[in-house]
Amino acid sequence: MTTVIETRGLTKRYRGGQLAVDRLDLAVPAGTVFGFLGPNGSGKTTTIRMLLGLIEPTAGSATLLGQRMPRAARAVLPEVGALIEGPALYGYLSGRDNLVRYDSADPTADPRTRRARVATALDRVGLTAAGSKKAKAYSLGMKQRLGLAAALLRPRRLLVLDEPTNGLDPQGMREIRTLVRELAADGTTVFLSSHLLDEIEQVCTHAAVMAQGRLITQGPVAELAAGTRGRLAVVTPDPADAARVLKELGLTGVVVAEDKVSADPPPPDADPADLNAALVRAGVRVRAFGVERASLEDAFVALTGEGFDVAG
Ligand SMILES: Nc1ncnc2c1ncn2[C@@H]1O[C@H](COP(=O)(O)OP(=O)(O)OP(=O)(O)O)[C@@H](O)[C@H]1O
Repeated sequence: MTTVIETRGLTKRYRGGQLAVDRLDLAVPAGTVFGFLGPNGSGKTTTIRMLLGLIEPTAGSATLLGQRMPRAARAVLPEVGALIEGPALYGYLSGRDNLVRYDSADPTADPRTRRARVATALDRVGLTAAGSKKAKAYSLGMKQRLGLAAALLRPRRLLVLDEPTNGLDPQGMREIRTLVRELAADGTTVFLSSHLLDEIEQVCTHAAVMAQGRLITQGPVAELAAGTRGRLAVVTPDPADAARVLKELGLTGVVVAEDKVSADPPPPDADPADLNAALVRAGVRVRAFGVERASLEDAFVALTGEGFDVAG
């Protein structure tokens, strides 16, 4: 399997002294939708800037499509579509004319086929009907889609998207996610950063998890959570009693939601059968009892010992 992004010991310390990325070893296999997950401030944008050759690493190396960055930027970047920190658009131009501008800025783009390329890109992101509208009249979601269209004006082997759904409403988020899946189905490798765990679980085949500039884990999404115990869940007509007993048994994070009581994963030495027996002994009527499948969030908490929403 070839890797389209590879970093070794990649490190960035900003001038003020902030260590934003700390000895990162990342390997993104070709053909994946690769989620780059981490709370705000964990170093995702800094990493992406180094990958694209926009800033120099303090130490370590980054290769993109097999070539060293930033040295190979001129050769490699034409094959990489990027959307970082919202697209730069001319508000007074229509969406279509914004794309014409982008296309004209590409010296390798044939002007004779420009109109057709722009039309195809607009169509790809579902903006054909809104193509003549001024960009300043676009919603945030439409602006993101126009940015994606710009990244798709020529065939790309890799798309790098920094928080593509940030600030979008649920409908806008769904549209971008659907688009990402379609692009991946066409064979483009997509590397997308996000601070949303469920987004990564929904669209990504693989993920790397960052916290405070360091890589916590990476691999297929299905495997990341596999080594982690899930939450304990009890369905009962006596939820208040069940919650009390679970707390007395030393379980943490006890949450009651109607007839379901859940708790943080029990410690490895606690046999779920004993917990169930203790509930029944205390007179709690148990309808269902089990350990749920671990989510990526459970894995993150287990790996870092922290909640996911920590700021770096
Ligand atoms: N230009 C800069 N100069 C100094 N420090 C910076 C600079 N850019 C980012 N940082 C710091 O580096 C750390 C990592 O920031 P970065 O933007 O890479 O994280 P992130 O994971 O992309 O977060 P977010 O999702 O909030 O963008 C943060 O502590 C941030 O304050």
